[in-house]
Amino acid sequence: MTTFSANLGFLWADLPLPDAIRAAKAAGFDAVECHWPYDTPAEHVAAALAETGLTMLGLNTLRGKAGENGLAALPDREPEARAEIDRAVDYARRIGCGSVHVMAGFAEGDQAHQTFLGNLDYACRAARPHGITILIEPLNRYDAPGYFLRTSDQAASIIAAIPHDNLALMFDCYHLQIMEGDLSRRLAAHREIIGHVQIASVPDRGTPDHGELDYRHIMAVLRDLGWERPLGAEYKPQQPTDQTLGWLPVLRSV
Ligand SMILES: O=C(O)C(=O)[C@@H](O)CO
Ligand SMILES: [Mg+2]
Repeated sequence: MTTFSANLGFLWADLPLPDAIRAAKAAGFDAVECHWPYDTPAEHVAAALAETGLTMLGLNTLRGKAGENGLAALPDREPEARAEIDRAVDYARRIGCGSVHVMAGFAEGDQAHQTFLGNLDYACRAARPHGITILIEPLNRYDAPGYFLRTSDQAASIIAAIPHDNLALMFDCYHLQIMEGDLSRRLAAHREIIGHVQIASVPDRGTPDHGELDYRHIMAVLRDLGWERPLGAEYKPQQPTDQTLGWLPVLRSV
């Protein structure tokens, strides 16, 4: 049976994070993940996770100044990028969270590529003692124009260049359908380096039961590939989240 993680960056985003965790539990999710939890003391999050029995699967590094979308590929910003990596790994460690998405930022060119490699090497070393995986995620050109990481092949070549086994691809079906399509073959081609899968409808980033992607098919592909971890529901609810969950029992029963 496919299981699902509620992305609390979008779902129940109006609630304090501990209450969002409780809401996800009450709605029947199997796990949670978030974007930027740092305004909430880690012990409050850890307590809500312990109370509900849910695991926080992932969180992001902070994006930087207003208008920025991560720092890790920005030349000459290594001290800040690495401080954010340290902050994220420490927070993840304190709440028992297994992965940290290191956000690349708006950049291009070889210097950005080299900077990203250096910062990812640093992140993998910082995360390893805590059993934490570092994730990198291609984002689509419409939501994040100018973002350094755009395709699954680019992510794969970066992962291949880093000599650590705790670096993986966040395969967000929403972004990669927009950028590349051909998702069944993309999932198979990159199966070995995928660390997490996220879902939402395309193109409107709504509930995963409509739009140009049929997630019943994607779920069958993932099952055939031996994928058994929760899929991250990272969609933007157009109504209060509790009123948008009709898709959950439907996809769960597939
Ligand atoms: O936008 C997404 O997709 C994410 O997963 C975020 O964590 C990064 O913006
Ligand atoms: Mg995503």
